[in-house]
Amino acid sequence: MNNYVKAGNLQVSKILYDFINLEALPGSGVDQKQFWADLESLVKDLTPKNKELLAKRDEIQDKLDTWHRENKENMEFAKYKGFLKEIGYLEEGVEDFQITTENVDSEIALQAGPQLVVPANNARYAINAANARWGSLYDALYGTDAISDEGGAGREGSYNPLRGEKVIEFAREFLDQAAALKDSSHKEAVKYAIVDGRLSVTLSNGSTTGLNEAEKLAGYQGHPENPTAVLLKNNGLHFEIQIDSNHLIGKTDKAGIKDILLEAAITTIMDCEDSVAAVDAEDKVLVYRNWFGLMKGDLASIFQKGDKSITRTLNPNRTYTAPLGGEITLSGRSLMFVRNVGHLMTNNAILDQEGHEIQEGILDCAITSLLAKHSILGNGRYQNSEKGSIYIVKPKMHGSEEAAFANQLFNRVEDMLGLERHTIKIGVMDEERRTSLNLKACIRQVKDRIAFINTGFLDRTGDEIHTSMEAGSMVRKNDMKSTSWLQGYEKSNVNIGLASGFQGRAQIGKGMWAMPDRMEDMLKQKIGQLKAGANTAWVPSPTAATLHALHYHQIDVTDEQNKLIKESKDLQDAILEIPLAPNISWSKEEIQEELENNSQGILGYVVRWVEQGIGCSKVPDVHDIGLMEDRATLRISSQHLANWLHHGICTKDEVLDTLQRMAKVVDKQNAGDPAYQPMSENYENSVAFQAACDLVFKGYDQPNGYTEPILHRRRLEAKAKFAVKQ
Ligand SMILES: CC(=O)SCCNC(=O)CCNC(=O)[C@H](O)C(C)(C)COP(=O)(O)OP(=O)(O)OC[C@H]1O[C@@H](n2cnc3c(N)ncnc32)[C@H](O)[C@@H]1OP(=O)(O)O
Ligand SMILES: O=CC(=O)O
Ligand SMILES: [Mg+2]
Repeated sequence: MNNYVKAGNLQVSKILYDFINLEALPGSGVDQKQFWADLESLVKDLTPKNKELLAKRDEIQDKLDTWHRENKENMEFAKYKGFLKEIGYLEEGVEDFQITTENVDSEIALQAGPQLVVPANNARYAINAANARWGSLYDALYGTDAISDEGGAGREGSYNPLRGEKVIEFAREFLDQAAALKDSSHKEAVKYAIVDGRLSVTLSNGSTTGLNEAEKLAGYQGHPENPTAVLLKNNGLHFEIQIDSNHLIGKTDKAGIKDILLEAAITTIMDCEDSVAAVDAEDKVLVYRNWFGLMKGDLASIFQKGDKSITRTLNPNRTYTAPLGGEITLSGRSLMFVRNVGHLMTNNAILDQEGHEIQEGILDCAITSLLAKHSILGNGRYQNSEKGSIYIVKPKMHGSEEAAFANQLFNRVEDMLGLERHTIKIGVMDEERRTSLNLKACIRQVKDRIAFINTGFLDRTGDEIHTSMEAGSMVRKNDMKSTSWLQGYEKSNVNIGLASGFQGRAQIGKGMWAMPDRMEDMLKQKIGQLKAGANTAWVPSPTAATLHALHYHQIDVTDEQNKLIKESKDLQDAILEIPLAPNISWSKEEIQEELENNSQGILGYVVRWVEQGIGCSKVPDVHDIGLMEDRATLRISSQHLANWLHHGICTKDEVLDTLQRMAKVVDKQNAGDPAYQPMSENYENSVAFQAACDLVFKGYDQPNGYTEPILHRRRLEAKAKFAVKQ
């Protein structure tokens, strides 16, 4: 239970109050009394507008539902579009403009590369993510299906030399691609040295050669004649050939190479939103304290791995000798964004004058910015942004009025924290239909502080289903990928970003690879996001970041973007195409498969969220492929089931029966977890099972199909139940 303290007219949970007063404010240059007074004014001034924006979302949804009910039988596209304009869903056109964001770090403005996302409440993972700026290519290849098991090259056992050979071959091919040698191949290299500021490579036939493009040599470590590391740079990304002929792997390699270290997660999003379960002050303080540690550079995590106790801290910078002498330093850590929650939720960490929970998005912005200010002031071991900026990702905004509101919030927070205007940069998630359709207008509202747009296609798919719930039955979940709206949306996002001058100033990002164990497939497919013009794209793990980095060596995204600038066209009509199943001809088996797949994903995710407070999980689907599940994927699955129920594709009994059977499957999958409470022992009594039922059976009524209200309520219930049991 929260224990509240008065701060002016606010009631602040004691745990948060103490954290702010004793840890966050000291050294920030912000006076304690003033801070609480300013926070109270911020809440008082901005809450009415926030609520009004939420009410507008509901009004629009009601109008859409009514329109579809009335026009379902003969839907005319021109009439539909006219109606959307009339209700302000499609906003007025916007004159061309260019974004003017200043002080954007080169990792965002100039370097194309992977973007890692990590739940901010998990210190062990969050530190790992920050350190994933650099990743071992050998480990990423050896440890995943990126290298096939064929020919006796399996992963079992301690070290399989056959697999090792395959890894080395792959890595040599990478070197040939990213730093080609004149008239030869790295496969022939037996020695690397630095001679007169250039790379000199001795080949197996005794001759020497150098790089095709000498300027790709960026530095080295060790003695120039016998370097321990050779630093190269291609398409703006660094990588290191690490040499040690005494090392277990190095001694099997004719040039003594023990690894290739890749610059990988150039940027990382520390997520306070869809991958975390934070429902009260205790949870929020954990999230905030980790972010604070990351900003000051002193976050540490001590944990047991196998029989080893590990203390994980942030990596230092990397130093090298420049080719012609002198020292160069590269950051050892990813540049960090923090994802705040959207405009929807409230949190009981602080209550306002009337005793109402305050808007969580307002709280997040004020606190995460205050904590990041310490990094700007140089209060810690490392500085996150060389340019003195704070990077906040704002999710789930609907249309330009909501973007304007975020801008107003950021202005106010800058003022209360004594930060210069536009210190706080914004990353706008393009993940709601009303934002995709009015993206240019949204960007214009934040044009002086925008640092990224990103197609969050998972939430966006959930919103697609919910928005047009009354229009009819949606295609199967896996068929969404090939729908017109999704392709139009992805292209339009890039077009609008490029037309608004994002090149050289801000990221145009693309969405998550949600199959963390399918690295072979990722290597084949995720390159498509670069070809589509994205200079960053989301990955779920450091290993995926390392492998995805290979794509940026193969493709110069600026060239791709330059081609796209010329082809740009208006895709609004494609985005408006509703993904309705053209004719309902699914077999009973197909329907059942869809129900089972959705139910398994929902239950596998929700049970850990509600009962263990884990906001992101790898959950096996019906084909036993581990899928990254977060609140956005939950939104899709629950809305999809709600849509099929609403249109009679399945009955409530069928869905309930499926949920119950899948609960048994999920219980089995979790049997090894001592903290796990089986759902199937008593469905009525299982808070997680009931939460899953609510998400589906009350899915139609959830605001924009969001899962947060039900998850928060049920998590609070489970916490209370657990506390009583104890
Ligand atoms: C739609 C959206 O909003 S997407 C954005 C939200 N999604 C995310 O943030 C996804 C982040 N990813 C994750 O949380 C995890 O990778 C999961 C839940 C998908 C899988 O986690 P697990 O089942 O624990 O993965 P697995 O066992 O394969 O790997 C664990 C190891 O990888 C590391 N790891 C996994 N994911 C991450 C990550 N995102 N960042 C840093 N390290 C990570 C862990 O630190 C751990 O290594 P350690 O033992 O040395 O600490
Ligand atoms: O936040 C990302 C998404 O796909 O949703
Ligand atoms: Mg999202």
